[in-house]
Amino acid sequence: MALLDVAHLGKTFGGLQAVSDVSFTVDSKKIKAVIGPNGAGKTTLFNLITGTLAPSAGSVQFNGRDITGWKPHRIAARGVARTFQNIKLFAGMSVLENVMVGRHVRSHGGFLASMLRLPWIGAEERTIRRDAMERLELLGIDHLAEADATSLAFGQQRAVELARALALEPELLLLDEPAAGLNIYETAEIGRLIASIRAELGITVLLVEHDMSLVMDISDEIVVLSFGKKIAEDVPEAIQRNDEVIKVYLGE
Ligand SMILES: Nc1ncnc2c1ncn2[C@@H]1O[C@H](COP(=O)(O)OP(=O)(O)OP(=O)(O)O)[C@@H](O)[C@H]1O
Repeated sequence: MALLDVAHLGKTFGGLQAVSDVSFTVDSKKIKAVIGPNGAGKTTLFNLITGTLAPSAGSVQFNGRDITGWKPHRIAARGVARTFQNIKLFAGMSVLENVMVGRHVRSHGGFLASMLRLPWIGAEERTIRRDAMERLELLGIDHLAEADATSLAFGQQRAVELARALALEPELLLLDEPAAGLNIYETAEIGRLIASIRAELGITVLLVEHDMSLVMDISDEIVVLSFGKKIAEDVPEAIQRNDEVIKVYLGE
Protein backbone atom coordinates (compact mmCIF):
# COMPACT_ATOMS: atom_id res chain seq x y z
CA MET A 1 0.00 0.00 0.00
CA ALA A 2 1.23 3.49 -0.84
CA LEU A 3 2.10 5.82 2.04
CA LEU A 4 0.63 8.81 0.20
CA ASP A 5 -2.18 8.54 -2.32
CA VAL A 6 -3.23 11.67 -4.16
CA ALA A 7 -6.33 11.10 -6.30
CA HIS A 8 -7.88 13.48 -8.85
CA LEU A 9 -6.73 16.47 -6.82
CA GLY A 10 -7.86 19.89 -8.05
CA LYS A 11 -7.68 23.49 -6.94
CA THR A 12 -9.18 26.54 -8.62
CA PHE A 13 -8.43 30.15 -7.72
CA GLY A 14 -11.27 32.19 -9.21
CA GLY A 15 -11.24 31.07 -12.84
CA LEU A 16 -7.70 29.67 -12.73
CA GLN A 17 -7.24 25.89 -12.49
CA ALA A 18 -3.94 25.82 -10.55
CA VAL A 19 -4.04 22.03 -10.01
CA SER A 20 -6.18 19.87 -12.25
CA ASP A 21 -7.05 16.19 -11.79
CA VAL A 22 -3.61 15.23 -10.42
CA SER A 23 -3.18 11.64 -9.23
CA PHE A 24 -0.06 9.82 -8.04
CA THR A 25 1.16 7.71 -5.15
CA VAL A 26 4.33 7.70 -3.09
CA ASP A 27 5.48 4.37 -1.71
CA SER A 28 7.08 4.06 1.69
CA LYS A 29 10.82 4.90 1.88
CA LYS A 30 10.94 6.35 -1.65
CA ILE A 31 12.14 9.75 -2.79
CA LYS A 32 9.75 11.30 -5.30
CA ALA A 33 10.13 14.67 -6.98
CA VAL A 34 7.55 17.01 -8.46
CA ILE A 35 8.94 19.21 -11.22
CA GLY A 36 7.50 21.62 -13.77
CA PRO A 37 7.93 25.16 -15.10
CA ASN A 38 7.08 28.24 -13.01
CA GLY A 39 3.40 28.41 -12.16
CA ALA A 40 2.81 24.71 -12.95
CA GLY A 41 1.06 24.21 -9.60
CA LYS A 42 3.81 22.53 -7.56
CA THR A 43 3.54 24.68 -4.44
CA THR A 44 -0.25 24.60 -4.63
CA LEU A 45 -0.07 20.80 -4.74
CA PHE A 46 2.10 20.80 -1.59
CA ASN A 47 -0.31 23.16 0.14
CA LEU A 48 -3.19 20.81 -0.69
CA ILE A 49 -1.36 17.78 0.70
CA THR A 50 -0.33 19.54 3.94
CA GLY A 51 -3.72 21.15 4.57
CA THR A 52 -2.62 24.75 4.02
CA LEU A 53 -5.20 24.90 1.22
CA ALA A 54 -8.47 22.97 0.91
CA PRO A 55 -8.85 21.16 -2.43
CA SER A 56 -11.66 22.01 -4.84
CA ALA A 57 -11.73 18.37 -5.96
CA GLY A 58 -10.15 15.00 -5.24
CA SER A 59 -8.70 13.36 -2.16
CA VAL A 60 -5.48 12.83 -0.21
CA GLN A 61 -4.88 9.60 1.68
CA PHE A 62 -2.00 9.18 4.07
CA ASN A 63 -1.24 5.78 5.59
CA GLY A 64 -4.61 4.50 4.49
CA ARG A 65 -6.52 7.37 6.12
CA ASP A 66 -8.42 10.07 4.26
CA ILE A 67 -6.86 13.39 5.36
CA THR A 68 -8.57 15.54 2.70
CA GLY A 69 -9.45 18.96 4.11
CA TRP A 70 -7.78 18.35 7.49
CA LYS A 71 -6.15 21.33 9.21
CA PRO A 72 -2.32 21.56 8.86
CA HIS A 73 -1.52 20.86 12.54
CA ARG A 74 -3.62 17.70 12.48
CA ILE A 75 -1.87 16.44 9.35
CA ALA A 76 1.51 17.31 10.88
CA ALA A 77 0.63 15.44 14.07
CA ARG A 78 -0.14 12.36 11.93
CA GLY A 79 3.44 12.37 10.65
CA VAL A 80 3.65 14.70 7.65
CA ALA A 81 6.36 17.36 8.02
CA ARG A 82 7.32 20.05 5.54
CA THR A 83 9.86 22.75 4.84
CA PHE A 84 9.18 25.96 2.95
CA GLN A 85 10.56 27.66 -0.15
CA ASN A 86 11.50 30.64 2.02
CA ILE A 87 13.31 29.53 5.15
CA LYS A 88 11.23 30.27 8.23
CA LEU A 89 13.47 29.96 11.30
CA PHE A 90 12.77 31.76 14.56
CA ALA A 91 15.06 34.76 15.04
CA GLY A 92 16.60 35.23 18.49
CA MET A 93 16.50 31.48 19.14
CA SER A 94 19.37 29.05 18.98
CA VAL A 95 19.64 26.25 16.42
CA LEU A 96 18.76 23.71 19.14
CA GLU A 97 15.72 25.70 20.28
CA ASN A 98 14.49 26.00 16.69
CA VAL A 99 14.65 22.22 16.32
CA MET A 100 12.98 21.63 19.70
CA VAL A 101 10.03 23.80 18.62
CA GLY A 102 9.46 21.36 15.76
CA ARG A 103 8.97 18.55 18.24
CA HIS A 104 6.44 20.38 20.41
CA VAL A 105 3.72 19.84 17.81
CA ARG A 106 3.70 16.23 18.95
CA SER A 107 4.77 16.52 22.59
CA HIS A 108 2.43 16.14 25.50
CA GLY A 109 3.31 19.32 27.34
CA GLY A 110 3.08 21.69 24.40
CA PHE A 111 5.23 24.66 23.52
CA LEU A 112 3.54 27.10 25.91
CA ALA A 113 3.82 24.79 28.91
CA SER A 114 7.51 24.31 28.19
CA MET A 115 8.12 28.05 27.88
CA LEU A 116 6.40 28.49 31.27
CA ARG A 117 8.74 25.78 32.61
CA LEU A 118 6.00 23.79 34.31
CA PRO A 119 7.72 21.15 36.49
CA TRP A 120 5.88 18.09 35.15
CA ILE A 121 7.24 18.60 31.67
CA GLY A 122 10.91 18.53 32.83
CA ALA A 123 11.55 14.92 31.83
CA GLU A 124 9.81 15.32 28.50
CA GLU A 125 11.84 18.46 27.84
CA ARG A 126 15.09 16.57 28.40
CA THR A 127 14.02 13.87 25.96
CA ILE A 128 13.08 16.48 23.38
CA ARG A 129 16.46 18.18 23.83
CA ARG A 130 18.34 14.89 23.43
CA ASP A 131 16.33 13.94 20.34
CA ALA A 132 16.90 17.39 18.83
CA MET A 133 20.66 16.99 19.34
CA GLU A 134 20.50 13.62 17.56
CA ARG A 135 18.84 15.27 14.55
CA LEU A 136 21.57 17.92 14.49
CA GLU A 137 24.25 15.20 14.63
CA LEU A 138 22.65 13.30 11.73
CA LEU A 139 22.74 16.48 9.64
CA GLY A 140 26.28 17.34 10.75
CA ILE A 141 25.39 20.64 12.42
CA ASP A 142 25.50 19.66 16.11
CA HIS A 143 28.50 21.97 16.62
CA LEU A 144 26.14 24.87 15.79
CA ALA A 145 23.53 23.93 18.43
CA GLU A 146 23.99 27.10 20.49
CA ALA A 147 24.40 29.52 17.57
CA ASP A 148 21.69 32.05 16.74
CA ALA A 149 19.83 30.22 13.95
CA THR A 150 19.23 33.21 11.69
CA SER A 151 22.90 34.28 11.83
CA LEU A 152 24.06 31.13 9.98
CA ALA A 153 25.01 30.76 6.33
CA PHE A 154 22.07 30.01 4.04
CA GLY A 155 23.00 26.36 3.49
CA GLN A 156 23.29 25.79 7.24
CA GLN A 157 19.89 27.41 7.82
CA ARG A 158 18.41 24.91 5.34
CA ALA A 159 19.95 22.07 7.34
CA VAL A 160 18.42 23.52 10.54
CA GLU A 161 15.05 23.65 8.81
CA LEU A 162 15.46 19.99 7.84
CA ALA A 163 16.39 19.09 11.43
CA ARG A 164 13.32 20.92 12.70
CA ALA A 165 11.06 19.04 10.28
CA LEU A 166 12.67 15.76 11.39
CA ALA A 167 11.99 16.60 15.04
CA LEU A 168 8.34 15.91 14.29
CA GLU A 169 9.39 12.29 13.65
CA PRO A 170 7.55 12.30 10.35
CA GLU A 171 6.91 9.33 8.14
CA LEU A 172 6.60 11.64 5.17
CA LEU A 173 8.74 14.73 4.59
CA LEU A 174 7.71 17.34 2.02
CA LEU A 175 10.50 19.63 0.86
CA ASP A 176 9.58 22.75 -1.09
CA GLU A 177 12.62 23.69 -3.19
CA PRO A 178 15.32 22.57 -0.73
CA ALA A 179 18.09 23.87 -3.04
CA ALA A 180 16.58 27.32 -3.70
CA GLY A 181 19.21 30.01 -3.18
CA LEU A 182 22.00 27.52 -2.51
CA ASN A 183 25.30 27.38 -4.41
CA ILE A 184 26.39 24.15 -6.12
CA TYR A 185 28.38 22.92 -3.11
CA GLU A 186 25.50 23.59 -0.71
CA THR A 187 23.11 21.94 -3.18
CA ALA A 188 25.26 18.80 -3.33
CA GLU A 189 25.38 18.76 0.48
CA ILE A 190 21.59 19.11 0.84
CA GLY A 191 21.24 16.23 -1.65
CA ARG A 192 23.47 14.06 0.55
CA LEU A 193 21.43 15.04 3.63
CA ILE A 194 18.13 14.14 1.93
CA ALA A 195 19.54 10.78 0.84
CA SER A 196 20.76 10.04 4.38
CA ILE A 197 17.38 11.00 5.89
CA ARG A 198 15.83 8.28 3.78
CA ALA A 199 18.63 5.77 4.28
CA GLU A 200 19.16 6.21 8.03
CA LEU A 201 15.70 7.17 9.26
CA GLY A 202 13.60 5.39 6.62
CA ILE A 203 11.62 8.55 5.94
CA THR A 204 9.67 8.92 2.70
CA VAL A 205 10.41 12.16 0.83
CA LEU A 206 8.34 14.19 -1.63
CA LEU A 207 10.15 17.23 -2.97
CA VAL A 208 9.50 20.11 -5.32
CA GLU A 209 12.73 21.26 -6.94
CA HIS A 210 13.98 23.29 -9.90
CA ASP A 211 17.59 22.07 -9.71
CA MET A 212 17.54 19.21 -12.23
CA SER A 213 20.89 17.72 -11.27
CA LEU A 214 19.68 17.34 -7.68
CA VAL A 215 16.33 15.90 -8.79
CA MET A 216 17.89 13.40 -11.20
CA ASP A 217 20.47 12.43 -8.58
CA ILE A 218 18.28 11.59 -5.61
CA SER A 219 14.78 10.75 -6.92
CA ASP A 220 13.41 7.26 -7.44
CA GLU A 221 10.54 8.69 -9.46
CA ILE A 222 9.49 12.05 -10.87
CA VAL A 223 6.06 13.60 -11.48
CA VAL A 224 5.98 16.40 -14.07
CA LEU A 225 3.33 19.12 -13.90
CA SER A 226 2.50 21.67 -16.58
CA PHE A 227 -0.33 24.18 -16.24
CA GLY A 228 -1.69 22.26 -13.25
CA LYS A 229 -1.86 18.90 -15.03
CA LYS A 230 0.33 15.82 -14.65
CA ILE A 231 2.02 15.26 -18.02
CA ALA A 232 4.45 12.52 -17.02
CA GLU A 233 5.46 10.23 -14.17
CA ASP A 234 8.46 7.93 -14.43
CA VAL A 235 12.01 7.13 -13.32
CA PRO A 236 14.59 9.93 -13.87
CA GLU A 237 16.20 8.36 -16.97
CA ALA A 238 12.81 8.07 -18.73
CA ILE A 239 11.75 11.60 -17.73
CA GLN A 240 14.95 12.99 -19.28
CA ARG A 241 14.04 11.28 -22.59
CA ASN A 242 10.30 12.14 -22.50
CA ASP A 243 9.40 14.29 -25.55
CA GLU A 244 6.53 16.12 -23.88
CA VAL A 245 8.65 16.98 -20.85
CA ILE A 246 11.47 18.27 -23.07
CA LYS A 247 8.97 20.38 -25.03
CA VAL A 248 7.55 21.93 -21.86
CA TYR A 249 11.01 22.85 -20.59
CA LEU A 250 12.29 24.16 -23.93
CA GLY A 251 9.22 26.38 -24.14
CA GLU A 252 10.01 27.97 -20.79
N1 LIG B 1 -3.50 32.01 -3.52
C1 LIG B 1 -3.57 32.12 -4.85
N2 LIG B 1 -4.51 32.88 -5.45
C2 LIG B 1 -4.59 32.96 -6.80
N3 LIG B 1 -3.78 32.32 -7.64
C3 LIG B 1 -2.82 31.53 -7.10
C4 LIG B 1 -2.65 31.39 -5.69
N4 LIG B 1 -1.61 30.55 -5.47
C5 LIG B 1 -1.14 30.19 -6.67
N5 LIG B 1 -1.85 30.77 -7.66
C6 LIG B 1 -1.66 30.58 -9.10
O1 LIG B 1 -1.73 29.19 -9.35
C7 LIG B 1 -0.77 28.80 -10.34
C8 LIG B 1 0.16 27.76 -9.77
O2 LIG B 1 1.01 28.37 -8.80
P1 LIG B 1 2.08 27.58 -7.94
O3 LIG B 1 2.72 28.57 -7.02
O4 LIG B 1 1.45 26.39 -7.33
O5 LIG B 1 3.10 27.12 -9.06
P2 LIG B 1 4.56 26.52 -8.88
O6 LIG B 1 4.66 25.40 -9.83
O7 LIG B 1 4.81 26.23 -7.44
O8 LIG B 1 5.46 27.72 -9.37
P3 LIG B 1 6.98 28.12 -8.95
O9 LIG B 1 7.85 27.09 -9.56
O10 LIG B 1 7.15 29.45 -9.60
O11 LIG B 1 7.04 28.15 -7.45
C9 LIG B 1 -0.07 30.07 -10.77
O12 LIG B 1 -0.70 30.56 -11.93
C10 LIG B 1 -0.31 31.02 -9.61
O13 LIG B 1 -0.30 32.35 -10.02
